Amino acid sequence: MSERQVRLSIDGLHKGYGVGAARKEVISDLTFDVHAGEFVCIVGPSGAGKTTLLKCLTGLHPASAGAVRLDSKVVDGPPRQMALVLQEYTRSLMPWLTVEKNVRLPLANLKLSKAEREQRITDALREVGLSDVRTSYPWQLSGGMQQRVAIARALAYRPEVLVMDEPFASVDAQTRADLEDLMLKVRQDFGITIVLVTHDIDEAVYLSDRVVVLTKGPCTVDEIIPVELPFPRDQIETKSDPRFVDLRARVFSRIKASA
Ligand SMILES: Nc1ncnc2c1ncn2[C@@H]1O[C@H](COP(=O)(O)OP(=O)(O)OP(=O)(O)O)[C@@H](O)[C@H]1O
Repeated sequence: MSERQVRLSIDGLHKGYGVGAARKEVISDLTFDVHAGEFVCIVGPSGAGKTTLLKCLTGLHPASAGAVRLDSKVVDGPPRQMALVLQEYTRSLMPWLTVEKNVRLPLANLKLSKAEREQRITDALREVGLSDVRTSYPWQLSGGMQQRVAIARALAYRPEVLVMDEPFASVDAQTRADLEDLMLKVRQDFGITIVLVTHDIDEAVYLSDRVVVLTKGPCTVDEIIPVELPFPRDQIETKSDPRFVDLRARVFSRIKASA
């Protein structure tokens, strides 16, 4: 993994909503880099501006000042090389389409042969462990399985950067742990860069190469904490490692201090 190559750079980013007296600054002079193949989790106090930051990263919202760059190119609209997975899978999947048709949907925008398109769908569904439910509808699946469909759809697009906003907040604890392990496997298998926003400090430390802690709004970077825990990680072993416990306490105290 070429860890030092910068894939995504957030440089002096400012973002506000509204105009005049009603204007509200949400992000203030925020700067950090994400390296190619890195897994970065973003945490911060509630309402800090995390979702707003992801919208700027993915080109859904323009920056008020500063810039987001993907491979040195300014992001001024949703880049082809990025995919986004949201918390609310029930709203992002099309209930009237089967699993495979949901995964196929974004591929319509790419110039692919039929064989390549079908191969991508097969590979993505295999990666997330859903090969045997291709012809099911999302509403026939559990919440965790539906989120796997959303992840497969993003993977079939073959993004360089996968951006995830609270992706596991709506599932039970065991499913959440399984999905966390799935994301570590996806990063290893595909070598993609992953930026994930979470409220769950254990999740942030468990998944990350580095945790970016934001201050309360208008947010900026409070601290970037490297997570030097070995891979492969394990839900029981890693989370009982004294270094994990120290890191969790450090992240928690930073969020508490700035809330
Ligand atoms: N489209 C919008 N127009 C105006 N204000 C907005 C808009 N989107 C978000 N905000 C405001 O920006 C601030 C930050 O919101 P944002 O959702 O980015 O924070 P967050 O850290 O993701 O929140 P949470 O921790 O609750 O998920 C909030 O005060 C919110 O009300």
